[in-house]
Amino acid sequence: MNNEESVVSKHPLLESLTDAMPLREMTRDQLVGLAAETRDVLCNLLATRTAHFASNLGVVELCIALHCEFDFRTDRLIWDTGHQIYPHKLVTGRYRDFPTIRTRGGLMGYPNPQESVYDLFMTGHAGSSVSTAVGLRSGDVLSGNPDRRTVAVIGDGAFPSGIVFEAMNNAGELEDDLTIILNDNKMSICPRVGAVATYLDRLRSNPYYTGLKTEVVRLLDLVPMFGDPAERLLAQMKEGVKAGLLGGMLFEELGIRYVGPIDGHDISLMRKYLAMVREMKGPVLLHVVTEKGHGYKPAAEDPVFFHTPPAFTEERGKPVPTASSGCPPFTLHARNAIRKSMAEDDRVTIITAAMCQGNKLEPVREQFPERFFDVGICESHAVAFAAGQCKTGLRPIVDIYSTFLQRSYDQIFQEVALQDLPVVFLIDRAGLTGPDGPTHHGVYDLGYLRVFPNMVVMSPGYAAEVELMLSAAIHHDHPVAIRYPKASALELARTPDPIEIGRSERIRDGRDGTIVACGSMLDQALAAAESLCDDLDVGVVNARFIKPIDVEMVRQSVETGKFVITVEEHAKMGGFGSAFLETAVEQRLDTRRIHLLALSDKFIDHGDRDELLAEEGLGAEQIAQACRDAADDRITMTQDAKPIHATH
Ligand SMILES: Cc1ncc(C[n+]2csc(CCOP(=O)(O)OP(=O)(O)O)c2C)c(N)n1
Ligand SMILES: CC(=O)[C@@H](O)[C@H](O)COP(=O)(O)O
Ligand SMILES: [Mg+2]
Repeated sequence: MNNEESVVSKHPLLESLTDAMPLREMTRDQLVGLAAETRDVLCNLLATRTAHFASNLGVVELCIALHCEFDFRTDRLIWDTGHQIYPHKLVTGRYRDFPTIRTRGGLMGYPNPQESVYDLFMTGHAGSSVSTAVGLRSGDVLSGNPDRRTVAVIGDGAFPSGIVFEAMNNAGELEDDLTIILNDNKMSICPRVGAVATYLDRLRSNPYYTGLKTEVVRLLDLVPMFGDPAERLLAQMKEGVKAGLLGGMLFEELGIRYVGPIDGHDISLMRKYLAMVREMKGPVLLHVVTEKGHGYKPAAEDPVFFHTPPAFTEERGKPVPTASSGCPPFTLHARNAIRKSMAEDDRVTIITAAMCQGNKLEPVREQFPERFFDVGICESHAVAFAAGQCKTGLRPIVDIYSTFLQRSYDQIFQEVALQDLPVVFLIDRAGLTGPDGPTHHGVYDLGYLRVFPNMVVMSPGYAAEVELMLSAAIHHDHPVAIRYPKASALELARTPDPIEIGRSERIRDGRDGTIVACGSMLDQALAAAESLCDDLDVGVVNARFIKPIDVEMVRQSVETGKFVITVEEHAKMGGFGSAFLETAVEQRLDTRRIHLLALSDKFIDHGDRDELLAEEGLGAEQIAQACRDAADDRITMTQDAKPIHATH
């Protein structure tokens, strides 16, 4: 028996599912068995690769109960963010493909409409579920499909995002039927923060959850699931009264009925509540309490680590991460640089939008609690908040992933760039983020930042530059962005040139041509130049600045040697190569010598970062080949220019 067969035979219920319909016919014991199989699959997956774990363990029962009470082939289900989609994938007929999840060509780690009718939107960013659900409901009503139910499941971490309140504001007015399930596990990636979190804590401690629960269960037991609608309505009204008296006033005042909190690990209980809210008129919020990491003790005890743990195996009941190799990542160097800046200058503050763990900021939070601000999953607010701090003379650093910074575009424009305020943006995960895929690749930031007047945009090519760049940014009286990818930082045996705004660094001379590397691509550029040694003598420039670009470097690179190749881990449109070309045109240089290597104009799938880079022509080998081709082009061009051309 091969491995795959042995895994399959361990999960007979999951294996039997081609869609979620059979769940409706399963007994209580079978559903509990299905939950156990699902958890087993999740645990096995983590032995092979890093993946979202604790969030998925926490929603197993909720997912099963939902598929029992709705038919999401036609009803609408949106999992907010989408990182907790694994049980949903498993029960909707994707069990056999599940071992491929987050690998190139395999299942996505997020909802993907191309995989299944059960997935409606490809998502990975938090907070939009309620808005899309309100829109779906509105559309279904208008297009004559009022029988299709709509459900949004949103976590307590995502819930305080501004857009959720915009959606509830709208839903309360529209009064369309809609079920919002608030999955409250007391956690974002880190422990949740903010006043809404405190409010949810108060709701959890109300007697409806702690004391009266059994009475409510008894009441619900009396409600026939398919019985007399009048009787059901009466019970619903009682529910409404309870909710109004005992909690959820925030929602009730907005016109959204509040029900709960209820135990999110009790499938039967949830089915009853779901059956009830399904029939309620207008928007309803069902507050479900779950435990992040439920069913695997280490994950329940340390949900922060187990949000996206590295691959691990279990030894004597304890998870042991499989060893990782390579140099420390850019993120770590950035964190150390932040710490240093904060120690040296007490005007410096650090702002994160719920990514303390991903940005490795925990030691900063501990060392400087008064200057550390986790504002929750509220990126627009984070940037406007930084602008406010700036006006008072502080020097805030907004430490944020490239893809999530997109949420703050207007605040970068109006509150920061237009006011010319010295906010520093540390843009992490700027590049291909690997297995997270298209929702998380950070490949547009150069395009959306370099267009703003006043903005300086730079990118370190190697580890030692990170601290120097941050220091230069903090001492610059205008907005500055520093971008770096989710990757090991190259360690070069050289003392970096001092950082001068708008000045690049030549790392290697070469007569035949030049590779101008933007940020992280320096690694691949140097490897390419090295590999070409026998054929071509290629120089390498570390561009450092995307804006202002080093004009003299552009001129020199184009005028010496046969070709210039720019390389960047960013979309070609609007990126570094475009900036280089714009400058070359302005300088009236021979642009035929310039070749741009960058990401193509498509959404790039999930997969291993190196694998994706190579596919996009950005691996060392592909860059070397591009140099050879460019050198040949030059020869062809010269021949074409000769009279022989005229004979054709
Ligand atoms: C706009 C945006 N910002 C940040 C993130 C990163 N992120 C992904 S999941 C998550 C925590 C979400 O917490 P919650 O919604 O409560 O889900 P849980 O993991 O607790 O189930 C964060 C901060 C994101 N996906 N999207
Ligand atoms: C769902 C989500 O947005 C985060 O969990 C993200 O996947 C984290 O990415 P890193 O693993 O790169 O921190
Ligand atoms: Mg949560």
